[in-house]
Amino acid sequence: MRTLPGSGHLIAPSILSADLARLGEDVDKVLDAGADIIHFDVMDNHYVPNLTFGPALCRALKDYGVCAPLDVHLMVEPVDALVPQFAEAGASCISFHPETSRHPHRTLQMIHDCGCSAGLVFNPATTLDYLRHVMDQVDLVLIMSVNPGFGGQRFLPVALDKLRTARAMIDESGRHIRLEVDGGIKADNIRAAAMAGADTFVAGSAIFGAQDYRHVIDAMRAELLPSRINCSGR
Ligand SMILES: O=C(CO)[C@@H](O)[C@H](O)COP(=O)(O)O
Repeated sequence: MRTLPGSGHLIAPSILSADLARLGEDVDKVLDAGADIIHFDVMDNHYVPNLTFGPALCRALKDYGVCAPLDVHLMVEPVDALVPQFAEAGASCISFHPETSRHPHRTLQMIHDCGCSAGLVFNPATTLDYLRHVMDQVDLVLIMSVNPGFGGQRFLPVALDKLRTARAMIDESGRHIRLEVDGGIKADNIRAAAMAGADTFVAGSAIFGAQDYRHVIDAMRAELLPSRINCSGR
């Protein structure tokens, strides 16, 4: 099965804010600057009010030579038909919002059957109750710290409580499940997200909007040093 790196903090630049006219080069550049995985936002102008990328672009990045894991975040409804297409196109992890599937358990199973890791995504107003019923099927939990649809929005502090709750649920399950946060993440709030339990950090505008990607990623990693994070229970 294709997986995300197993341990440590992961920085996941979102290509939503990349230079789309030179995407392959920009992805190489951000990986050279120290990014761990690439976050790939798929929007359908139906579930969210924006339209982005399909499986062909995912395949194009792989064909271009991108070896880093592709972390595909589906913001589409209905979701099932796209799962095999993104798996075929080279996705490592495929995440979706539970309310976009009639049968989230079946969709998670389908993602695994396609050879990918599976993630479940929670909007600021989506209950984590879904998670209780599919904990054994999930490899990643993604907490949205903005409403999905656009890059460059402000981090919603309400996400911190949700991260703490999700972290407690994951720890209680005893399974290795990544806890990702996405939306408005910058060097000045990444530590708060980590202290609330996140271990995987999506950042679009903060990284791709900077002149020097390495400088931003290094600044984020400096905030994630164990000496800076004092989170009981982690
Ligand atoms: O999924 C989304 C938005 O829906 C995110 O992945 C954004 O692309 C993150 O961008 P920034 O908030 O970091 O600019």
